[in-house]
Amino acid sequence: MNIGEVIEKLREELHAHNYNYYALDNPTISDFEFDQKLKELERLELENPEFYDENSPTQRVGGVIVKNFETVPHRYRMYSLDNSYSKEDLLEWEQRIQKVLGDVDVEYVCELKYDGASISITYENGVIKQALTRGDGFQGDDVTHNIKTIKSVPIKLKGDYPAIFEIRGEIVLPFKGFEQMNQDLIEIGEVPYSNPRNTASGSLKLQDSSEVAKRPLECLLYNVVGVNELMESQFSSLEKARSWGFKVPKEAVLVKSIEEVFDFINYWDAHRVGLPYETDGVVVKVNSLYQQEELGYTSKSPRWAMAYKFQAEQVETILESISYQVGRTGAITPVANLKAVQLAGTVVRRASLHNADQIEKLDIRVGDVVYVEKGGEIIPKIVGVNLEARPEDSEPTVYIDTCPECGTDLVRKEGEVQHYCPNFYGCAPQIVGRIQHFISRKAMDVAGLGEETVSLLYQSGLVTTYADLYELKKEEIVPLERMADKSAENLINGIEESKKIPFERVLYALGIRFVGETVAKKLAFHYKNIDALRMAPLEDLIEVDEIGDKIAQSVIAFFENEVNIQVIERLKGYGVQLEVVEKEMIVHSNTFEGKTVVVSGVFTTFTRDEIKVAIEEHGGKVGSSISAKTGFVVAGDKMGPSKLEKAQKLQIPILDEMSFLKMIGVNRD
Ligand SMILES: NC(=O)c1ccc[n+]([C@@H]2O[C@H](COP(=O)([O-])OP(=O)(O)OC[C@H]3O[C@@H](n4cnc5c(N)ncnc54)[C@H](O)[C@@H]3O)[C@@H](O)[C@H]2O)c1
Ligand SMILES: [Zn+2]
Repeated sequence: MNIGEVIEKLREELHAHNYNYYALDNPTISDFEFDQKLKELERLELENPEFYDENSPTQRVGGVIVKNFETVPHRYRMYSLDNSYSKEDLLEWEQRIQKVLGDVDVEYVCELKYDGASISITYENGVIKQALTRGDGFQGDDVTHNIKTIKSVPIKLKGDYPAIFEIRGEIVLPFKGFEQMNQDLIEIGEVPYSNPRNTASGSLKLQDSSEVAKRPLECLLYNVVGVNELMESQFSSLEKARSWGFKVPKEAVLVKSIEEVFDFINYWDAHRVGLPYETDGVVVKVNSLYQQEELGYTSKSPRWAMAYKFQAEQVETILESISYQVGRTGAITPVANLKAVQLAGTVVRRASLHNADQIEKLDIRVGDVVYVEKGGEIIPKIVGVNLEARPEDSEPTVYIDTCPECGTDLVRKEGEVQHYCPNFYGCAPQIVGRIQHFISRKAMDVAGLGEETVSLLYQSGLVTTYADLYELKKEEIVPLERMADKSAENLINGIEESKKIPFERVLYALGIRFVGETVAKKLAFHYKNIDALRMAPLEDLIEVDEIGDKIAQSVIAFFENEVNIQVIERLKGYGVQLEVVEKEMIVHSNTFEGKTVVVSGVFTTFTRDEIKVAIEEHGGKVGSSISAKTGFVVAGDKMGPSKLEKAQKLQIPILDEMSFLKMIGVNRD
């Protein structure tokens, strides 16, 4: 593999983990491993800048948008956090901060890092207005109805709250409530939930708010947004939010040095087991909002905050059996079934084993006493075997050589770690997985059709390819389990609507191996229609920007397959978009087109965030730091001296508030 392929492979792997984590609430590797892989990708991208991709997991918040909720753009972007597992990392972070801010005193707020699902809630005139999930950071799901059922979310505020603002925090499930829920499930013979974080996140995605209301969720808040001018520091904003009636954790402290940050970390590393909620670390934030502004953001996280993650906890238990799961692409994942054991506050029954190599490397055998570890992660992993406790009659694990779902002989390609079931068209989880991918949000985005319904449709023999969706009739669907007249109608309408989805997304939806969203776009715009793409020879394909040998081979293999061709011909017949429709672009104002604009300082008529929104509405891009590429600087009061100097040195035009407003045609006296 060349370096470009290594990078692409790592990206795909991380995209898949993000999906498992955020969409399915079912991660298959530990957070620690995920973070290691992400750091590795970051390093490779830094060393090979020619492979930069704005869609890389290093550049984007990992969340997803869930179907069945209204998608709403965030007024202010929601970011992730940089994280570290060592105190050295924190010291380096402090140095980076001091370098930007100059030789000034920096105060920090230390907060606990709660493990749940992030939420952003808007209040207008003291009344809850809207609650959005983080989604991909730019837009989220409107889960207002669900959030309103949570008792610790105030419906009406008290005190001197601002007329309009957003507040952000974490929806968590306290251990006690979680255990009660599981107790109830066990009593009715159901499978208990695996941990509080997944359950909290999954709860927000429930369609039925009355179900959400039954769950003992809580909302912890830690960030007021959109009213910078009323606040001067993170710590004081926490106090204010508390006075308005929000549940703001009391553990947060204000400290004056990084040494005191370490004291906080040490204390909570030892005492967090006593907390009512799951925590996976500490978040350290620069206290002054003015300094925060100076530090700004990377494409993914604030430079003024850093998460410090706690180290993992370990226990011993018995490996009772190994089972094997088959994914959409046919990839086989082994799973360890463990004797139930308490670990970091939750009951652990399963652990991931990744692949045959991993099992062989650790010589993991059924009946072994294994060490299981759980850090910030959800699915724990086996990190070793207690060989002294190994039973005498123990036998080495023989990895399966046929598919557990369809019995086909498995294959393992040169250089790949995973085994695959090659029975593409006959293996149930692959068939269902492909259709689920086809209807997913970034693909055909079929409203009214979810993953479970796809399984149901398959089991009832109604669909075996995604083309079959377009033949579905209402009468066929209504008799299905949990289907009503209305939902069947919605499903049919959703499928009909999907015929408007543009070609590049249809191409992605087809599920050609290695053809992700970006590659699908490149191919769609290059070839303009499916027939041209289908006819393209290898030499031609690899000429397309970003298309390498591996992707080209996979495209060719896809179109060489008769079944695929038939399916595509059918899609064409139903009116699915299989060619690019050129449309005219509507531009509201192009005042800042092609320009990156940096905002700094304090403003009087607009908040800083409103100015940033306005820049984008007028065609510009908001930049976080001044460079030779900066088009304008919009400067309010108290612009940082280092920024000012830099802008002057590079001769970048500086706009004051009034001139900026004039440029975008706003008169505000
Ligand atoms: N295991 C997997 O497959 C997998 C996949 C994707 C992500 N992950 C894990 O998820 C994490 C990345 O997710 P992320 O982008 O949400 O980042 P993150 O969870 O590390 O940090 C950002 C989030 O922390 C939360 N948070 C909790 N307390 C906070 C506080 N006091 N102040 C500010 N924010 C606070 C917020 O919701 C915020 O969105 C990583 O730890 C990663 O390992 C794991
Ligand atoms: Zn199979």
